[in-house]
Amino acid sequence: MITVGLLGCGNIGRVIAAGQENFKITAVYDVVPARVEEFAREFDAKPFSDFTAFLAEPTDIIVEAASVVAATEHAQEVLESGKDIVIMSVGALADKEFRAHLVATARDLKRKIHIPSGAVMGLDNIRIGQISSINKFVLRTTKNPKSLSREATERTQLFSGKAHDCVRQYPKNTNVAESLSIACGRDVDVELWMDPEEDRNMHEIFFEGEFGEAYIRIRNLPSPDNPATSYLAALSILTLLKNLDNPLVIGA
Ligand SMILES: NC(=O)C1=CN([C@@H]2O[C@H](COP(=O)(O)OP(=O)(O)OC[C@H]3O[C@@H](n4cnc5c(N)ncnc54)[C@H](OP(=O)(O)O)[C@@H]3O)[C@@H](O)[C@H]2O)C=CC1
Ligand SMILES: O=C([O-])CC(=O)C(=O)O
Repeated sequence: MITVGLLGCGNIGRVIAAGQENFKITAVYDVVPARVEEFAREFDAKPFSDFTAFLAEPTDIIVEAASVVAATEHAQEVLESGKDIVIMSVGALADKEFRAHLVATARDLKRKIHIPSGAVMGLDNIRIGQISSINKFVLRTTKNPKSLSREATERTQLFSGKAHDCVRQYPKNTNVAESLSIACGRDVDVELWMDPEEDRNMHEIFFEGEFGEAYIRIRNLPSPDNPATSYLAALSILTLLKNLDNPLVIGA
């Protein structure tokens, strides 16, 4: 049985906990002490309000499902403690120096940094961007204003530019932009729209290169507990955890 330390007892944390089978969340940590206690009681885990004590608890892997700030603050010490990490708040890796340092630490200590597919599809073969030429890569994300904690009466563009700037400005909504950038090996172009007529979290990917061209459109249902986060993102990390001990590895 794989033992998991969960950093972040929110929406995604709850979906993971409800789906435990071949892994067990044994330790939990969050900035909100009451949330940790309640979560620990409900899912039979040990609650922690101190991160150092949480990390010292024997677990095989730490799953970050909290925030870009949490991933930035804690990923390095998780690896240095000798544990693998799953990073959901991928926006933390938009800082290239930070990412390079993290990857170097993982390589030195023979540890893994897992990045779930999250709220998009296609990360597997988008990795061909690392070995063959790409002429165009655009992510167009459209969400209901509520998912962005805003109000609007008409379709409005909030951002146009590079992924690393977008996720810096919208860290709760555009982690996928950084995942796509890491997968294809370049800082992708991003458009972020809010649309009061759209009730889904929609991600459209336009990808052209030596291989040909692709258009992927994902129309995600928002999570009931957090409309900023697509339910697919929670299912994705749960699938990753269920496959950690599977010798059959599928995808590029
Ligand atoms: N990679 C991807 O494709 C996707 C990534 N995400 C990201 O996944 C993460 C989790 O999402 P979700 O579960 O919906 O978010 P929630 O806000 O529902 O849950 C996150 C929990 O972590 C807590 N938290 C925040 N910062 C810290 C910190 N520094 N230390 C400890 N606990 C902290 C939050 O507390 P509080 O409420 O006080 O902030 C909250 O309890 C988010 O960063 C989200 O943006 C989401 C969708 C797709
Ligand atoms: O869940 C989504 O649709 C995307 C998201 O919030 C993110 O990438 O941070």
